Amino acid sequence: MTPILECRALAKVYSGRRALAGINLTVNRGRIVGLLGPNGSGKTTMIKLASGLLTPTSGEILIDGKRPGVQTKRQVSYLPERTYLENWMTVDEMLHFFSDFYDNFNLPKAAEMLQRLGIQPGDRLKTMSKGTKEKVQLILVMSREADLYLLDEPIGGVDPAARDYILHTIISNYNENATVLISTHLISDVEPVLDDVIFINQGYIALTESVDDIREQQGKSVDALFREVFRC
Ligand SMILES: Nc1ncnc2c1ncn2[C@@H]1O[C@H](COP(=O)(O)OP(=O)(O)OP(=O)(O)O)[C@@H](O)[C@H]1O
Repeated sequence: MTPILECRALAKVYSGRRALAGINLTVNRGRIVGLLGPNGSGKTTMIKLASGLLTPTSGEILIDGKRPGVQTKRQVSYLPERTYLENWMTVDEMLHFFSDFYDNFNLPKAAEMLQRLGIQPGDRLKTMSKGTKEKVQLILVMSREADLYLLDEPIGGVDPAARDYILHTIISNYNENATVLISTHLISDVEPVLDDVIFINQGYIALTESVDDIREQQGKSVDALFREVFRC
């Protein structure tokens, strides 16, 4: 089966600064994958390339065997690092915006998850706390029936008690053939839901491994391994 995401000698250079240095990578279907690396290692760049917001300087990135474009936009659901939703919008308006924009948006599922978190249809984005805004956006993005979810720092502002709920209920509550790629610095929080990890450093892939193999073969948590590999 064609992998959901593949990078072949993928490089990205921003006006002389190399962000990705010709990486080769395969991400399979049905996995929750942590994209982990220090600041400036190339995580956001890779996610933007996969979502089609950026184009490679050389090499290629393929979604289900295709270059990012009109066809793959339907298959990919992307949560950017910074919001693109308008502050004046209410929850109800955002739900209808997504529903109009994406034919694979599951409105009843999104409405139910929002209700369970006590977020009301009339609440406006601008009156919400940072963590609540993140919850709303994550629910919207995860409520599309996509093949690949790209989540760039999805829970940085969410309090620790809500993080577990979000990880287990929202992120794990998706179509089991879909893949979720999560970029985060909150490694110990996300570790329980991850199947695989990709360590990235200065534009190079430092490691790709399943979480089970790291635990069994190295006898460590992903968080401990990350601290060891990237110690300053
Ligand atoms: N628009 C840009 N113009 C120039 N350089 C950029 C641009 N965006 C990113 N970079 C550089 O590319 C490199 C990779 O950045 P990127 O944002 O992909 O890293 P990251 O791993 O997501 O970092 P963080 O964990 O801090 O969010 C960094 O050196 C960064 O300074």
